Amino acid sequence: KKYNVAILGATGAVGQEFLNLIEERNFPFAELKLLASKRSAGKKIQFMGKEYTVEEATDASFEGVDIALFAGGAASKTFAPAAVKAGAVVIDNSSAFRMDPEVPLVVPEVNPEAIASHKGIIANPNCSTIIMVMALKPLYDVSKIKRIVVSTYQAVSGGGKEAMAELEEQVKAINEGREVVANILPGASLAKHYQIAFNLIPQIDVFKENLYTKEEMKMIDETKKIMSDDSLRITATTVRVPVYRSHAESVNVEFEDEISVEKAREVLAAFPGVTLTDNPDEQVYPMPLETSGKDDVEVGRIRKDYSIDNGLNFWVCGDQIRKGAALNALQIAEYMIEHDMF
Ligand SMILES: O=C(O)C/C=C/c1cccc(C(=O)O)c1C(=O)O
Repeated sequence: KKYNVAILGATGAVGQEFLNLIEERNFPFAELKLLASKRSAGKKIQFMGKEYTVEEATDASFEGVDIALFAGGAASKTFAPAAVKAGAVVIDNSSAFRMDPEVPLVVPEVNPEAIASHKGIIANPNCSTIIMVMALKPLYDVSKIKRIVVSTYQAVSGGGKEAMAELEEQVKAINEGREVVANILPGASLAKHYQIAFNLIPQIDVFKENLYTKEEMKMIDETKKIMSDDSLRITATTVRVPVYRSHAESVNVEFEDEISVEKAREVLAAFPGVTLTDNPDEQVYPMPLETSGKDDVEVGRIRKDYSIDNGLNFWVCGDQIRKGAALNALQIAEYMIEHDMF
């Protein structure tokens, strides 16, 4: 069976990755509609030997669509109701519906059982959350997690194509002795912008009343929902780093019972979508340059946290645009096809 697919936000980094993955994974599509804002409408995209014209998204765009892949951003809230009304299943990469109790928040390797309760919309978690829970799930299945402390090192790709271009331009300007300009990071709509080249910016998205950023609160709130455990104690610090495409995260976990490093390595290596990259004797550990463009998240630097009972530290890297966004969303659609849920 083939499915009529629409991609909303087809011209951005995540939209482009949807197209790469649909081709690479031979996703069974019949019709393909590329939708974007008025600004991008009319753009021609060559895909699998055919030329597609990007259309401006309207409520009517979703007639006859079976699967609507939303790349993210504000358009999701605008068009999700019309897409659902038209009978499409919306897999949304934005945060618009993630915490809605009626909307499953899904990483297919972690909580696929949540998909069945959807009422037309399935939410794709925040990229940093996806990458972290891919490592947490196999460990949680061995011993219940009590507390998580995570610090992230997030690629500029999370800020979109413009942020990637800004890093590239800043490095060139520095090498050529020109003025360094910052207009995008830590966020285009924020009042102040800072150089990211050779720098670290401890702000991703806006600050909330509790002095955490929205990105940090997403990791905290979304992880509890995905793991179905509101008793989880989590704190997060999310930082923008001068890396192009992969996020990296330092994770400290306190379990109810002790898990040995050997046991942790065993269950992580066996978990689908995770590659164990952990051999200190050979200086082997995950690095963003290595995980970019790959499907799996990579876990390493696994070691006991001797400062608490039943603690482990580990390091996880994953491609933010791939498993952090487009791949996870497409895998949700693939799971639904495999389990005849359309
Ligand atoms: O900046 C990053 O590394 C991740 C950014 C995610 C993001 C950026 C803009 C809007 C959203 C949003 O949909 O809220 C999101 C998200 O949480 O997926």
